[in-house]
Amino acid sequence: MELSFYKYQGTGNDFVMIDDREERFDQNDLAKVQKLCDRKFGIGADGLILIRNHADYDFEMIYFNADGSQSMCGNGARCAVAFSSFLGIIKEQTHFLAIDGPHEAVLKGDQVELLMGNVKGIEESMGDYFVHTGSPHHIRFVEHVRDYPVFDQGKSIRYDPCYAPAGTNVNFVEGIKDDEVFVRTYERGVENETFSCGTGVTAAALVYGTQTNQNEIKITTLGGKLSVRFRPNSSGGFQDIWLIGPAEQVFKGKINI
Ligand SMILES: N[C@H](CCC[C@H](N)C(=O)O)C(=O)O
Repeated sequence: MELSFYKYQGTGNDFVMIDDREERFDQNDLAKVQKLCDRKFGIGADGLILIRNHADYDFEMIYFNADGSQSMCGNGARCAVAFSSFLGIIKEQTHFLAIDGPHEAVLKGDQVELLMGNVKGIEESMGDYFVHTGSPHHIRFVEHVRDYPVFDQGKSIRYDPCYAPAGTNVNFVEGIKDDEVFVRTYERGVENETFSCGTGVTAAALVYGTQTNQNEIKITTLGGKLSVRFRPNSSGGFQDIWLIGPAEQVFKGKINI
């Protein structure tokens, strides 16, 4: 079967995007998802996103990590907004559905501003921090993060028994200024470091901003720059959390699969 697809990237986190409003893609065929995301035998991507119609929202995004597992993907959601605008499904504003619930987003040129779900709070974990921002994130502060052994240390924490069986994503964060950090991420479901992780930089920004008393954090990742602004709530959690950054269509293609 010939499949048309588009390739998008959001700060180096890259995705196969499929307009599946006719619901022809079998979302239970995880081997197909894995093949399409395979960087040697398929298109190659950190994840795959289906755009589908939904009675109550402008669209629904169904996200798969490269291994076929599902979770909320912040960079993928930003790319889904840009793709839906390209398809003519939306204009600049949207209200769409993802696995963790409804989201609003605003498209401003090549930047997408995404409203994340509320966050219950920050937990202590293994001497570090844990925050769930639609997907689970372990946050460790380190020095010289550019030289840090992200793959080995990230994999070890991701598979630590304390996170079994679901596991977690792992973010290594270096403070640059009170309102600026550098973040590198080992991603569950990709089982490797990715060039950026939207839900991950959101988690890092919430922890760091709480420590430095800032509610707007600039984030540099290997793949580019993002920013996160948020409001603490009265019960130790966070709301009005906006993840802002670029989303780009890189190419389109057809593949027989
Ligand atoms: N790997 C993550 C999902 C994708 C997160 C990341 N790509 C993002 O931009 O949020 C997980 O399994 O929880």
